[in-house]
Amino acid sequence: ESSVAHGAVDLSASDTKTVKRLPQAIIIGVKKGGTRALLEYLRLHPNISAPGPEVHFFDRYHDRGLNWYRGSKCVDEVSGRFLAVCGEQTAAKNRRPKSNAADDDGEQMTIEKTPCYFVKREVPARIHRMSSAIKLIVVVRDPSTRAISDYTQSFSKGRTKRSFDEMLFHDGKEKINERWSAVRIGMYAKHLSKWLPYFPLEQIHFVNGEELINNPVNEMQAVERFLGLPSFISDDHFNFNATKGFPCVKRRHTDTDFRCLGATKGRTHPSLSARTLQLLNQFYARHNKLFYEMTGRDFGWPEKL
Ligand SMILES: Nc1ncnc2c1ncn2[C@@H]1O[C@H](COP(=O)(O)OS(=O)(=O)O)[C@@H](OP(=O)(O)O)[C@H]1O
Repeated sequence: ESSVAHGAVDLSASDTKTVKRLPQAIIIGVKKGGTRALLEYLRLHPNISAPGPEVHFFDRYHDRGLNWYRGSKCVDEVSGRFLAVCGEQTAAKNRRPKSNAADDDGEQMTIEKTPCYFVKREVPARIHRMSSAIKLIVVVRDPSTRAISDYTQSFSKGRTKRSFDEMLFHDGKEKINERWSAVRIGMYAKHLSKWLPYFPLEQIHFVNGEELINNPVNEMQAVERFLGLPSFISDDHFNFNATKGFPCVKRRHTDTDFRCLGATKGRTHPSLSARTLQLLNQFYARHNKLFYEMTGRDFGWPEKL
């Protein structure tokens, strides 16, 4: 309670019988960065409780109020129907054994992920109004790859029939369409600048999306430290599946199989011309540089494929 800033909502307001709480951390982005993988990896942790579906409280359902958010139902991404309760502490406790961490007796942390929050102007102020002490997590990934991933999703959902190049360039010329959302979302510095008036950088943790694929344990240990969780996630939880091309996870050590994310994660990307990739990388170079300066971290994009 003492950490709740003046004017903010008390995140631990629920009494011991009430199991639903507002989140203490939110994965706010970025779309196609690897947010599902991060959430599923975090759910391995016995101290984490998180709704599976995206909640969209701070963009779509804000007018329903915090009680809806606290106790609320989650919304199915596809049908828009309400699903199971969000943030139920006991669910995670019952599902898994507690960790052996001595100094943290199974304190549950509720988190949610809604990747579009990062790029929505109205969201930082709204989250800040709920809690100025909340921890924010952003999975970032080479914005060129992210754009291709975003396009691949739109194409596979039938939202566009046009090619990547047709979407990317204006009038068949080599001028990049900055207003195309697949391009705009990757201008990380621009979006981050909307959050910094509300939250200090120390409260925002950036997960390296490439490393989350190549070295998930390292990335997850950094997330555990950021969230103040006892160390739990280890090599034993992961297995790189060569067919899928991504890490798959073992939920309990008694499980015999490693489970991979579904078919909508890890789609085959279209192959683009070297020229298109070069122009895309050139376009992002200054945005990336600015982002590295703002965060004090060089993510090394464009990623070496
Ligand atoms: N373990 C594992 N399995 C499958 N996919 C993985 C994994 N880890 C990271 N990724 C990458 O996550 C990309 C999808 O990102 P998001 O989950 O953030 O997408 S979404 O915004 O929620 O739609 C997804 O993008 P695509 O490859 O374009 O499908 C993956 O590259």
